[in-house]
Amino acid sequence: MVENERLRQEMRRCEAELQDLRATPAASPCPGCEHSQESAQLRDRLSQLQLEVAENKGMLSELNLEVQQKTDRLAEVELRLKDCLAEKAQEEERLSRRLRDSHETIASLRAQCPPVKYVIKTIEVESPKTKQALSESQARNQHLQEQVAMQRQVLKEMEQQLQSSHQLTMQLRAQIAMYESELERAHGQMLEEMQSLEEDKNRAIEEAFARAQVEMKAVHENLAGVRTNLLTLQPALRTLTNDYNGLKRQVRSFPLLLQEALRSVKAEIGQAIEEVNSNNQELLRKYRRELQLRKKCHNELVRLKGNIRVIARVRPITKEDGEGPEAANAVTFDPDDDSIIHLLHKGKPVSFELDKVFSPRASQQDVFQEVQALITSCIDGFNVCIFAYGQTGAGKTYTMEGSHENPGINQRALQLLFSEVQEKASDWEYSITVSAAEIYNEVLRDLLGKEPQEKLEIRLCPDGSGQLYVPGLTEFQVQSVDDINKVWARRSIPSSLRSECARWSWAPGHAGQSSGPGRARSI
Ligand SMILES: Nc1ncnc2c1ncn2[C@@H]1O[C@H](COP(=O)(O)OP(=O)(O)OP(=O)(O)O)[C@@H](O)[C@H]1O
Repeated sequence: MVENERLRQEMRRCEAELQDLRATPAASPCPGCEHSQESAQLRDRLSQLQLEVAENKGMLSELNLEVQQKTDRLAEVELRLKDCLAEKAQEEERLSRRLRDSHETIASLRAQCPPVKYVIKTIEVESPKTKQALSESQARNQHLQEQVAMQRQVLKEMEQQLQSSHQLTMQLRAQIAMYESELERAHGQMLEEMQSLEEDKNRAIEEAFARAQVEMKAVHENLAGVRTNLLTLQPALRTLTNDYNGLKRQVRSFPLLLQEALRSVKAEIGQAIEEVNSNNQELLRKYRRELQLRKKCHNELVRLKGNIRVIARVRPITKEDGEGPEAANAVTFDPDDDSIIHLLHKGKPVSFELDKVFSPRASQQDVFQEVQALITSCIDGFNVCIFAYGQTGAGKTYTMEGSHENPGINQRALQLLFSEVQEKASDWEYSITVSAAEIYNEVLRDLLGKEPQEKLEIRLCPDGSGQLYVPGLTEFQVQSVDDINKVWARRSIPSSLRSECARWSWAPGHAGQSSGPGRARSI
């Protein structure tokens, strides 16, 4: 019990220390730092230890309850034993009293009845008086004999009663002995149980105590580390506090500074806006002048190069052209003038002067470079049409469409168009639409429409601009070259139509170009 008390005191001390430790990390002056995390871990560990202590406490209280119950049961049994002993003492007292009474009664009876002596005398009755005395004596004798028999009977009964009392006493004694042995056994069992419970309790307390000690040691070590860290952190904290105070002062004066800065910034911004506005005005003026210049240049270009420019491209000789010098000399060029082409027509030389002549060595890029300026004109709002014309196998498809690896004018023009639009996207909004129409034998058809066989009409724009338009012509809004290619891929245009008479046209906000029927590729 003394040991238990000591362990309890030790436990209480541990708990008090745990409480102290729990209170200590809350005063951490540097939240969010590494030591705070360590403190938080320690706090967690402490709460775990507290949980364990609470569990052990629960176990201890359970054991105490059990011991209490056993003690109560023992007290009850002792009480019952005491009652039995008192009962037994009373019964013994009563029996001994009765025995004493019986002895006294017997003694008094013995004292009352002197031994009767029978004296037989032969008396001669001589007189009636004597006879009467004799009969009285006989009656008295008779009465005394009856009394003796009765007393004997009583004595016998008393003896029987005494015997039964003895037997009862023996039985009671045996019962008491049995009770006593049972009580002793219960007491022994109780003591054993109490001892084992005491041992269990002691063991649990010792284990909990040992665990708590180990944990406490670790906590102490950690706490020592934290304290050391706190000590080292204190100078840093002081510096931080100073900084914080400085910052607080700055923050207090910040609204004033901010207002001042805002005022000056507003003034600067106002000035900058004014400058930008004047710059914008200047730029707008320059732009308009530039636009005029560009138009003028275009007009000049058109004037110089002609509104309609004809360019010849001679493809390399193929098997179909035949072999030998005749095939090789069918077309010749002027090395000094790239606008002259010489042909042999029925054996006679014929010369043509065009805007430009490309030899078979000219690449797709060379050809495109020649018409590239027209794409810029198109973006600037001029209507432009490029188409290829020539006999079968002359190279129209090759020049206009080309291959995937080596694209022709169409794809290059579209790529240039979109890249130019992309460049100007910050200042301009462009809307590019694609439509395709075919004029064949004076009949106009929508190649991208749902009903390609439906006949359409060409009309003059009602705005008086002199532009032509085709009411009901299907248009697709596109954002990239891929979109245009997808439009072509999606539509069910007969390949013959697509290869013979496809026309693509675009302009910001305009659609619809036309050309005459024939073997042509146009854009
Ligand atoms: N400049 C060139 N360089 C190399 N090959 C060329 C050139 N021009 C045309 N060809 C080749 O000549 C052949 C005929 O060209 P293409 O199909 O473009 O003729 P086309 O005028 O479109 O014919 P058609 O009117 O019959 O469709 C093709 O195999 C093509 O690759």
